Amino acid sequence: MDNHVLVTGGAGYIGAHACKALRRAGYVPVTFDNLVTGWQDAVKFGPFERGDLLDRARLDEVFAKYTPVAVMHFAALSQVGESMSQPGRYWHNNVGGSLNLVEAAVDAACMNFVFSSTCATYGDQDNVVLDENSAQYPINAYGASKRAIEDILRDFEAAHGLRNVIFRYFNVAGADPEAEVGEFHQPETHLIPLMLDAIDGKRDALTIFGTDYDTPDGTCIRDYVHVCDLVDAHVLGLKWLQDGKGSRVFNLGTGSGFSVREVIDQSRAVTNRTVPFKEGARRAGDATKLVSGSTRAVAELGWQPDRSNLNTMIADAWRWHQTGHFDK
Ligand SMILES: NC(=O)c1ccc[n+]([C@@H]2O[C@H](COP(=O)([O-])OP(=O)(O)OC[C@H]3O[C@@H](n4cnc5c(N)ncnc54)[C@H](O)[C@@H]3O)[C@@H](O)[C@H]2O)c1
Ligand SMILES: O=c1ccn([C@@H]2O[C@H](COP(=O)(O)OP(=O)(O)O[C@H]3O[C@H](CO)[C@H](O)[C@H](O)[C@H]3O)[C@@H](O)[C@H]2O)c(=O)[nH]1
Repeated sequence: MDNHVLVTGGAGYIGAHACKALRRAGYVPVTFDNLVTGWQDAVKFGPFERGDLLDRARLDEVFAKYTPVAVMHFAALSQVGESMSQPGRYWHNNVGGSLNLVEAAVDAACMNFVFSSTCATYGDQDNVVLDENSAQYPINAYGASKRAIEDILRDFEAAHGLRNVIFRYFNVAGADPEAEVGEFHQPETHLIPLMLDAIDGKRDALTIFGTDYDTPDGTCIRDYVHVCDLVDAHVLGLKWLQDGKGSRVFNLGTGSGFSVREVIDQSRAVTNRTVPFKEGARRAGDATKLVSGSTRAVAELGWQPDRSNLNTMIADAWRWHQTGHFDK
């Protein structure tokens, strides 16, 4: 077979959706994951190779076994709050692990690399339109680790010709509409799944982290993108590289921002249930407003984020929430 794609983090939320999209597009996704936050049950669309990015010998073994045409690199620790209290873990795992991975890819002559970066690399820039040329001033260790990996990729392209597509995600939400896979983080820190848990009594009331931000209703604003649209962009990014096009950075967001209170209101409308919530203090590391100001992915990749409206994202997340879960 010549169409294997090595998917690091394929047992996690976004990686599992990417595996489904890759399979549908005719690739064979090979999940490489140590299950630190992922789930073996989520690996449904191709082979599973358990391993840690920090284990270079294990990476070499897997590259040799499959000779993948590309790497899609999702594996990371990704909790903003935790990165503020345990920065060392983030630098070791995310940066150290990614460095091992790019070295292994180059040594295996696997020269197409698609990377999960984040709008957290932009930091908290009020009143600045965030496009791919915006300055990157991360305000938390998670964002800093992702910016460092972007730098590694630029150096490896210059020195070794490892071509890359870097996607800077805004807030990923929703689930596979067929509910084969979905969001299942333990512990969960993301707004929408926590809200759905509060709605059906699986946990206490949602706490709004800060109501004194400089926004119309005082709560933080985010740009939510449907996970299925997001992974479709990755397949387009892979084809971009396979077509011989050059390395490129793409924001993945819709350009529309919603406040925490607006997400609560929409969840009430979608589920037809009360959302129990209380107002609390700000969370360390949170930016006031993160909204994409770019249409590059639409213009250049032909990306069509059709499911990325708040109503569909919450409805798909709610369907998964009521039926799905994973085990190790
Ligand atoms: N969820 C979001 O809103 C969001 C936003 C921006 C960027 N991202 C990025 O997208 C990627 C995927 O996020 P997610 O929400 O699916 O997270 P997730 O925690 O569900 O998935 C990450 C996966 O990586 C694996 N992993 C972590 N470290 C590893 C290591 N050293 N070796 C092998 N496997 C390892 C975990 O076990 C897990 O399965 C991450 O890189 C994250 O930074 C996510
Ligand atoms: O219980 C909660 C959880 C979240 N929020 C708020 O809801 C918004 C969204 O929070 P999430 O935790 O769902 O998402 P983040 O914006 O913190 O994080 C996401 O975007 C980041 C970029 O800032 C990273 O990329 C990260 O991986 C990704 O999950 C934030 O204003 C947050 O303060 C609450 O009010 N209460």
